[in-house]
Amino acid sequence: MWGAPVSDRAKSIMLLGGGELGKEVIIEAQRLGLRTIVADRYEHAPAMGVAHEAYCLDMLDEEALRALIVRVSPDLVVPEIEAIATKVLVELEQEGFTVIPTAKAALLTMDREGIRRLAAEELGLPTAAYRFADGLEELEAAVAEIGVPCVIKPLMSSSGKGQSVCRRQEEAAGCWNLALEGARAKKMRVIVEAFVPFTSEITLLTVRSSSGTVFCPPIGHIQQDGDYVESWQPHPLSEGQLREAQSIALKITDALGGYGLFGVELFVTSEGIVFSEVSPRPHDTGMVTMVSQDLSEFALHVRAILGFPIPSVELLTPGASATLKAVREGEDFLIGGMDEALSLPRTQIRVFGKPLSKPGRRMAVALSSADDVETARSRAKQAASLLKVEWSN
Ligand SMILES: Nc1ncnc2c1ncn2[C@@H]1O[C@H](COP(=O)(O)OP(=O)(O)OP(=O)(O)O)[C@@H](O)[C@H]1O
Ligand SMILES: NCC(=O)N[C@@H]1O[C@H](COP(=O)([O-])[O-])[C@@H](O)[C@H]1O
Ligand SMILES: [Mg+2]
Repeated sequence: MWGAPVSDRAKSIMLLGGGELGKEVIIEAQRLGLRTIVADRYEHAPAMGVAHEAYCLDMLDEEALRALIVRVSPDLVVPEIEAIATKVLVELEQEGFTVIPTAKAALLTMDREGIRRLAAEELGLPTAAYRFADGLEELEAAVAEIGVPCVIKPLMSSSGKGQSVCRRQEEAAGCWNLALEGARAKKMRVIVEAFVPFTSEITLLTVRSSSGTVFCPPIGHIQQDGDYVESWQPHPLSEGQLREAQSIALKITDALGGYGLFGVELFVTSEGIVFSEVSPRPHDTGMVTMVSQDLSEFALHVRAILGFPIPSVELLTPGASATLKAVREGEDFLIGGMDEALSLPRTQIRVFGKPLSKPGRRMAVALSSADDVETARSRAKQAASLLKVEWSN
């Protein structure tokens, strides 16, 4: 039970991070009459445009983050990105704040080391072989131990930033420099992972709610340079593969705890399912659920974190998503090609409304459905290819 969004009896959620995923979370929260607050590192972040209140701050600044959360005092603190001063969230949780799904989940998934050690060393889940390195010398030793090809990633980064594949021992120095450029944190430590020869990769959206855990049908996806470009649902798996995937997802999400939706990233290999990582929040590849499911991943997240039951999730139709990325930096761009893209059947577009384009930055997504996944994929890809970030000069 709660009152009007601006009343004293309102229920409020505060998102830490206000990108394209947060924007949809806010819209779903608005639909249930919540008071919505967004914080992010820059002004006019997508979710800010649809929220009641917005704040701009460096979310890695412990003091600033603590002061803001205490001042706003929301009913639910909902991390939307990894790069947050999670130590503050742990303290605030102890002081009585509710952090979604839990402060521990935010802390462990903030850097790749926390979640990897939990998954591989505590839970015994299958993962790629890995090492950590704090400098170039350690990195070279780690690459020699793991062997090539291997994947090198800053501990704190997302959407593939700073990530590279090292194919020869001599490439290690170049990979270190790339990681330095892409890392969001000042402290630099990387993970070196053996390259997993997967046949496909999936996201298993897993929802923990007051009525238990439910799984969405698997989402298949394709990544380029560590960032997703295309996703589709359902992705076909054998009964055995699905059981294995769900068992891994259940173990990791039970260990993180709390209510909410998780994106469990898994590699499908000829030897079995391999755990990659998990987001304790909606996942970029899950944007497809806006057209394919009765409840999108955003609706599911909001419903779960409010403590409501989720007895089932229904796939209404096969669906697909494909992204539009910018190639240039600047504010003076136009998103074009919408007429053409929207001429395709069963196709929608979400333009995120980011105020600044940057090379590789995701600016919009095309969503299509069809009677089969292949048709949905080709429609979404075609729609995305018709969209353009245009410049007048
Ligand atoms: N060990 C690996 N072997 C093979 N491919 C890998 C490996 N690690 C990462 N990749 C590829 O790079 C992609 C991105 O990796 P990862 O999910 O770890 O990065 P990320 O920056 O956290 O991305 P996001 O934030 O989008 O989830 C994976 O989806 C996969 O395609
Ligand atoms: N893979 C994680 C992911 O997709 N996160 C989404 O991207 C935003 C950051 O985008 P930006 O870097 O363009 O500001 C985040 O706020 C979140 O919505
Ligand atoms: Mg990932």
